[in-house]
Amino acid sequence: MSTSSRTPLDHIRNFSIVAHIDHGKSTLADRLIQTTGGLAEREMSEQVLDSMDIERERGITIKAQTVRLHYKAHDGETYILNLIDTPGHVDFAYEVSRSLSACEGSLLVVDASQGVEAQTLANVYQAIDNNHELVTVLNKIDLPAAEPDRIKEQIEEVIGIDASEAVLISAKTGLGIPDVLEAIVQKLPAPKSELGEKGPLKALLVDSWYDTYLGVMVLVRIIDGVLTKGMTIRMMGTDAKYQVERVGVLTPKMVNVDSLGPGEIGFITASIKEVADTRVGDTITEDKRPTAKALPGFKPAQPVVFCGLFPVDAADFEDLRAAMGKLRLNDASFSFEMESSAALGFGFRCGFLGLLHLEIIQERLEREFNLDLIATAPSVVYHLTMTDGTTRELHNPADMPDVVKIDKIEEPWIKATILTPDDYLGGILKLCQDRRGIQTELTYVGKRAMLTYELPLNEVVFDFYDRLKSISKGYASFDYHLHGYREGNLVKMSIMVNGEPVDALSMLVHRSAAEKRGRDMCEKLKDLIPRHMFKIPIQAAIGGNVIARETISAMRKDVTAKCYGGDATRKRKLLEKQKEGKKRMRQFGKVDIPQEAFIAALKMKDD
Ligand SMILES: Nc1nc2c(ncn2[C@@H]2O[C@H](COP(=O)(O)OP(=O)(O)OP(=O)(O)O)[C@@H](O)[C@H]2O)c(=O)[nH]1
Repeated sequence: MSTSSRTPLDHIRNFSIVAHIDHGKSTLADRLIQTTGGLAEREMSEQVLDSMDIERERGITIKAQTVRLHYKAHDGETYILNLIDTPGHVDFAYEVSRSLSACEGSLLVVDASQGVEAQTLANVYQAIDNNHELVTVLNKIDLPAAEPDRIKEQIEEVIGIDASEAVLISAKTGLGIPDVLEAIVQKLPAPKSELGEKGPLKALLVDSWYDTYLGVMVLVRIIDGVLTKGMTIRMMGTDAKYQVERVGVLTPKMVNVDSLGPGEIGFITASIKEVADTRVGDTITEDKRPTAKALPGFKPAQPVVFCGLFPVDAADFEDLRAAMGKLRLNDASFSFEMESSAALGFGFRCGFLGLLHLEIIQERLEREFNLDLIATAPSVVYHLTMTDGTTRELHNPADMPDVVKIDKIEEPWIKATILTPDDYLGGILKLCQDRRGIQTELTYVGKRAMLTYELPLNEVVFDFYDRLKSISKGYASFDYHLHGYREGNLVKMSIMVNGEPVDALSMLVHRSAAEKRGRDMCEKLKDLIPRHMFKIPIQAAIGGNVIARETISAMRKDVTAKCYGGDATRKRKLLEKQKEGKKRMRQFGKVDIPQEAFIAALKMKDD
């Protein structure tokens, strides 16, 4: 495709799709690609979808959803529609906001049988913050449970936007898709460029990913000027220079072009070694004729949650390192560094953008790389002010300095939005209250309650989300964003098994909750750790003070033969291990603790 005659700005529309999970964003995107591709070149559509399937198998669908579509509108003109995909989850809020700032409008997709959910709200407000015009789309109207009129009212009431002209569609059957395309052209604004093609290059780094064949690919949105092949560019945030090797667009197949001009979205490659060298939100300019001012709002992604990941089998350490390196190739926001733990041996301290991010990485390591892992309690990043006035960040409770040297500890707080059917409100209020939450709002959306709470992230990282889902039988939806740091009365609680501290179980807790948490933990460990040939005391302590204690009594001789894990029968244990494969056990001093004990011990009780 040639770009020698540049598409005028008023024939371009850049948009994203905002929706709650499962409301049909991917299905709609596929339909838009299929409909427009199919119209232009019939036989190409199959290939397009095929190439996407391969990408899907490789697990890079996210990137493939950023596409350039050609659409012939009712006015007879052909428009370029650039669909920019946004990550669907709150953990990636900053990436979402950058993607949104690369476009002028959004399709707000709401499931016509479900209505507005917590993520709908969070995402739509972000779009509004980015000055987006919105086209409201009610999806799944093929479902008997669809109530488009009621949902329209709900959207007007809850979000406060006009939904009278909402487009009714079924992404599944294809119904209404042409109306969506027409609405994009009619209702969403064209991009603007102050300095136009002649200005110095100013482009937004929207996203980057690693392609096996092409290396690091960078998705850009041109604001001013022209980005051409062979040009030497500069990343203003990192001050790194690169020569552009390839310029292209995704249709969703990669198509090379000579250049990209104002308002356009495309990708470049430039011998960039790692995704980590590219920062989402950075400004790209031409090295020899730079733009006067970088785009506002650039900030590198900051890990919010940390946890230690250790191989169950110490021999897997190098494999774990290699696997993490591979994942990081495509995910610059995941960080890891080597850590050694007295109890768990060698492993890595890892940083994540949030809980879901942590779960995704952990699951991928276990599933795709076939690793057995022990994860320590997730910890948030605390800000410590020392008595000498210096400040430092604490990522690992095990590294907590001596309390007499600490002046104050600050912890991150979040602002959470929860939408729930009325029936479960009581249970959810109690959950939030138990987790030190401060209620800021309670309103009704039809029969559903909308709650906003301020909560310490420390209380959410354990199993808040699981608890919320179980209390509401899966009906409540939840969304959050970071809301700053506040001082807290926090103490480090250590757990000792048979007199040995188990560093992987130490945690910072609020003083008011310490005793209960300590007691729960000891009780749980008592049930989870198998009996040994001797008595095992389990203690929770703050500093030198034991705040809770349980004892596992010694096992009686006659049952030894049936029991797993007695230390007197090492040889047999080894044989068993070989026979049954890797048992997830860890030895602490003389005591074996099964891995399930770690996970289970970290889940809290709320009753
Ligand atoms: N009946 C019906 N089902 C639909 C329609 N659109 C999507 N679905 C189904 O709804 C489910 C979720 O659709 P997706 O497109 O994966 O939703 P999404 O919002 O992209 O979800 P994530 O990718 O998980 O964020 C899938 O099982 C789809 O087949 C529709 O118009 N009608």
